[in-house]
Amino acid sequence: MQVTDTIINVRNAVKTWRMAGARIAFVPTMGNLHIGHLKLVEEAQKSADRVAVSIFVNPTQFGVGEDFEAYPRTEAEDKQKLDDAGVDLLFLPSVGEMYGNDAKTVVSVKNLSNLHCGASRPGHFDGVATVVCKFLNIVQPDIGFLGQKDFQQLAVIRKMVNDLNIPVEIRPVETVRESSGLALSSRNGYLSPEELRVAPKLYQALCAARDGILMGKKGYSALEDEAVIYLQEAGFVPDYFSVCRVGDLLKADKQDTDLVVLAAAKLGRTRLIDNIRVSTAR
Ligand SMILES: Nc1ncnc2c1ncn2[C@@H]1O[C@H](COP(=O)(O)OP(=O)(O)OP(=O)(O)O)[C@@H](O)[C@H]1O
Ligand SMILES: CC(C)(CO)[C@@H](O)C(=O)[O-]
Ligand code: BAL
Repeated sequence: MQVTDTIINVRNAVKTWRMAGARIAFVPTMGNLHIGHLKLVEEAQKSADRVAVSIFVNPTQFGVGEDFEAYPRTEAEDKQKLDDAGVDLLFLPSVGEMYGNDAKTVVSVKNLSNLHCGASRPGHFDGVATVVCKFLNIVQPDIGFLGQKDFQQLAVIRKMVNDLNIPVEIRPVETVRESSGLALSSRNGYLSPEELRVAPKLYQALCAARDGILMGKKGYSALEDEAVIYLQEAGFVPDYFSVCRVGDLLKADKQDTDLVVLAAAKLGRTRLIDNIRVSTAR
């Protein structure tokens, strides 16, 4: 595996692959890799001849008081995992390499970026869209792989790619879970043993909401309220729990058939997110 921290080296590697006619896939990450990330790599390898991965804890997507400094950085272990997985190129840029010292341009996907996680983390999705746009311009992959665990992020990136005519196909990858149902996430590492016992209840609340939708007995806001109470009683501080339309992530009503239930909740100092898709089409 080639490892580099410079944009020029990435461009040169990609140019060589292109000249050989290779199809190129890209997987952006913030490191502290787990099996969820490796699933993205595996899917990328199935669809491309060459796979590039980035590890970059992007400061512009963290708000004041969030965990940018504390975010787990495990470079040596991550490199080993990616090498073992047969990744071709690892890009590990510094903040200076990505942003220089005078960056003035921000990519902002309006409306979508202010809902849900964007409402609690102002500016977060501008940081995500900007850095992903930059990575796509640096690597110029044929396909980019993103996890469905970060469902709103996936929607923001897809909208950006479409609106800005970026020539890349974005492929979603299903959420990898513990046997308890807990979605794998680097931030699970912040949880205490007691919190780890409670954390799967977030997914259980999503499953209960899905079952409630499919049974069709209650309105969506009643299901949302029940989930919030269930999570509070379990020890979470819920941020949002919302039955949405997949297309624009706005609140769903009974006519909508392609739904996603989105949730975020704090457990101690850890903010967890998860979601579940539901189709009510007959
Ligand atoms: N459990 C998972 N299953 C599938 N993909 C995942 C999973 N967790 C993260 N990903 C995807 O991996 C990519 C990189 O995510 P990131 O490095 O932020 O990991 P993370 O575990 O989500 O970290 P965090 O705890 O900060 O949210 C994203 O596209 C994300 O959706
Ligand atoms: C897409 C991403 C790598 C951008 O920094 C990050 O938000 C993540 O890891 O999900
Ligand atoms: N996986 C999402 C990145 C973030 O929370 O900043």
